[in-house]
Amino acid sequence: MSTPCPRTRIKFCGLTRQADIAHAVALGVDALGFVMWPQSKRAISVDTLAMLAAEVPAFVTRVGLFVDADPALIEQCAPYLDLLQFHGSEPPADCARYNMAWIKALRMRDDVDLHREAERYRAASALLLDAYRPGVPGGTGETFDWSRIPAALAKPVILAGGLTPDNIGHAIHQVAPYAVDVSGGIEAFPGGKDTAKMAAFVHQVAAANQPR
Ligand SMILES: O=C(O)c1ccccc1NCC(=O)[C@H](O)[C@H](O)COP(=O)(O)O
Repeated sequence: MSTPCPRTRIKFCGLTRQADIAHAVALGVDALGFVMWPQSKRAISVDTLAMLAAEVPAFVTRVGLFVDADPALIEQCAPYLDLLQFHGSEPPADCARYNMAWIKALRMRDDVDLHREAERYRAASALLLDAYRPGVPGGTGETFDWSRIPAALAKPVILAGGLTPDNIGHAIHQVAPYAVDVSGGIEAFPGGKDTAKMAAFVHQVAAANQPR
């Protein structure tokens, strides 16, 4: 029996509504991201996180997104999360202090050294590579030059930044990431996911995972 092609895992990010969670779960999405950075148009409160997290069934990962957050906020959110995602300048020790699995977002500045960062954040479960826009820690809706990603990094790569149903197939064929992460590309408006775009994105990932 031939070895099955590895399946690209999918994270939908910036969830704010129960209906969007139900649709994502029905589509088989692997992880759901909740933005806890107050300046984001997709930000939710801890109370909303608690409510939304209760809607997420087993085997779907609940990811909390933080940007140089007060540890008290992370401690408040932790009971409702399975994974922490750090988008600021958090040193590894600060990421690891919560005794939870975590991933580190690396924004693709021109001078980023991915091998050095992968070594620095070697305790992370994965590295999320995202577009870089000064002053905007995430959710830019912009892609970056995927050819800048080394063929082999010391950590699983989650590709993010400007992904859409129209470009995700090309991204998977070019990068072969462990997982992909999308927010703006499946939205009708910030924080409001579009069911047709969500379904199209998942369909295009599945198509890209088919043997060629
Ligand atoms: O989504 C946000 O508004 C956001 C704000 C601050 C930090 C992180 C944020 N999102 C984190 C993500 O993982 C996004 O999915 C990722 O940046 C890709 O966003 P997009 O380019 O809109 O697909």
